[in-house]
Amino acid sequence: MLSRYFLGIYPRTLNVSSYHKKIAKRILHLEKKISLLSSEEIRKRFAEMREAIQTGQSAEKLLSEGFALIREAAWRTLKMRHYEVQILAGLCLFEGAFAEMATGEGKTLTAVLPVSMWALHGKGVHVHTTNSYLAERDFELMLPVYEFLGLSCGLLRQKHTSVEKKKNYDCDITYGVGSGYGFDYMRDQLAILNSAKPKLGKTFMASMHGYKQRKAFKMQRELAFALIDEVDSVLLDEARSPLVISGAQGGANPNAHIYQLAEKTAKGLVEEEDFVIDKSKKSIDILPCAHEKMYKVSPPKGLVTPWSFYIRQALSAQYFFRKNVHYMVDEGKVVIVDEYTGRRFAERTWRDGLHQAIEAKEGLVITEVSKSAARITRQRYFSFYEKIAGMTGTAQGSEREVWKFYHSPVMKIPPRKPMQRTELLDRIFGNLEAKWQAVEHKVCEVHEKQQPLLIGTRTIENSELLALRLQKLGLEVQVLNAKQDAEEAEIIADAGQKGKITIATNMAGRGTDIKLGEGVESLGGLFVLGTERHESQRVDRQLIGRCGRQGNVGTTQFFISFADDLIVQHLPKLTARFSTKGELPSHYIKIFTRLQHQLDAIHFEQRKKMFHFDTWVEEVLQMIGH
Ligand SMILES: Nc1ncnc2c1ncn2[C@@H]1O[C@H](COP(=O)(O)OP(=O)(O)OP(=O)(O)O)[C@@H](O)[C@H]1O
Repeated sequence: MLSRYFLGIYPRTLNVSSYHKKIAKRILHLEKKISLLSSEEIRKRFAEMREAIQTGQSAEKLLSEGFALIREAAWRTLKMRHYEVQILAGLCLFEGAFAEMATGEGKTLTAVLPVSMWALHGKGVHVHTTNSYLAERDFELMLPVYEFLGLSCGLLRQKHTSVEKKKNYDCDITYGVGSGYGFDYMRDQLAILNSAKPKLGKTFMASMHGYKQRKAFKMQRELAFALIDEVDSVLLDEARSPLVISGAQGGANPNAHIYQLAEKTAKGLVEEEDFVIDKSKKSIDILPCAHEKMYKVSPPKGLVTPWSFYIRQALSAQYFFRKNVHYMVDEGKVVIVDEYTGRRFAERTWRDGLHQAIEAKEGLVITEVSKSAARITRQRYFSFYEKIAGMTGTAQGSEREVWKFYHSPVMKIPPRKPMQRTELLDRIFGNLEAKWQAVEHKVCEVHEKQQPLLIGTRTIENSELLALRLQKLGLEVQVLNAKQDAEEAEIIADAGQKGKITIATNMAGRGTDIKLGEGVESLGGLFVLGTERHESQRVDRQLIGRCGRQGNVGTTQFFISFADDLIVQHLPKLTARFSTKGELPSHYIKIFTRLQHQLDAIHFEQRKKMFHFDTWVEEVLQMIGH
């Protein structure tokens, strides 16, 4: 099977093999025998397996029995027994494949199978999730199974000290946010580097002696196994930017006045007359005729960075970065909002003075520019693991990339029950007002029969705008965006109840399990209404995947317009052309899908370049002996 890959032939997605099906049947068959064992006997047998694997027996040989024991443990603790398709997915994951399981098929429970089996090696297993809400939820849900089997399991929290983190890393299994593992890896590397620094005032030999005795404090052990949930988000969407650790930062910036002056000067410049902008490339060209206006203000003397650079950043802050879209202001600070997940990017800042330019635009205290102390791409970080596997509902179209960077095949896992979701054709409008009016109309129509609605918006701004419009119509709505992240669990728990209207940014995308309330199934299940298409089709599919889970009924429909950000940014001519039009025929959707494909290809190129650059830097450092 894999030889096809080596020959350079990339099949779209592989189906599970008859070999996998045979083992799955054997595991199902073992249920009868294992259900007769007492809990103590199960634990004992699992401990014997641990001993056997750690003394050299191959885990593959114990796979069927191991999976059957884990399955029984899940049943006794959670009253959930892995279905056959979940066992198949577990087998693929155990081998290090990427499993594509439709949204709602139960990836959280499936993960327990390969994770527990890997944990028997005693080297530590890292479970990567896309955000802290899911890390905590999955950890709490699955902890009883691990405890039942005698495995230790820890959760990494952002506020943990390095000692607390180490304790969790020393567990058999560790749950945490994907990027957190990469940051901790870099922190460990910095600690090793710092401990190797000769101390001032000592002779070189004396300080090296000190170094030998002073072993660096490392949080992580050797990287062994990683299971990545929502693998396409981590390895594809987020992988476009490297993980960067900033040096000491946080104080007030002594050069604040420069950013404030640049902001004021930039405001005096006129688009097309003094500068031209390219929204799709996010670039700004300052024209020579702007020179006089730029220097009229007499910029501060002795600047290391050219004055025009500050002006360009101030213009970028004004034209490309919008409050409640790209960032929000919280307690006097600019907080970046992740466009893929709709969540806060805590502790992260934009580089090269852009963050300060945005602070100046918002009239906030200007913070110090952070200097990067360490940097790594996700692709490189994952290459340090002995084995990685991943799960997602939306890997389609990325098989080639997954193979290129991670040498893992994508395996398609069939759904347990036939899909019962109805996906209605998109409704397309020329301008925003026409779109919002149609959305209001549809919401009223669906709400009238008490069917619960989940309305997806791309930005915080739009979630608030729509909430206001619906409230004016006398409808009660609940909003979930980065501003309400503390109440997330309650909002989601409520969203599937009769008559509920929930407006959410991408936060209610990946991983969110909306349980249907009583009587909702007969009303048609959850109605998911999208109000914009995202740059990546995979993000759209994640929103769609909030309904029609586990064979439930559900309906989805998108209401989009030529004035949506996606088109304004990349095809602005079309925005102008259709601005006076109301509803358009549905075949116009081709324009949107073609654009999404093109953007996917561009993003792939960006990731490839970044990966090659990273590899090149590493090679140079090795050559010069670092
Ligand atoms: N074997 C099982 N028995 C009973 N219920 C199950 C089983 N597996 C999963 N479920 C239920 O199915 C629902 C969906 O599970 P889960 O949220 O893990 O799906 P998912 O595949 O991760 O979805 P998404 O792709 O949206 O992240 C949950 O309510 C879960 O409790």
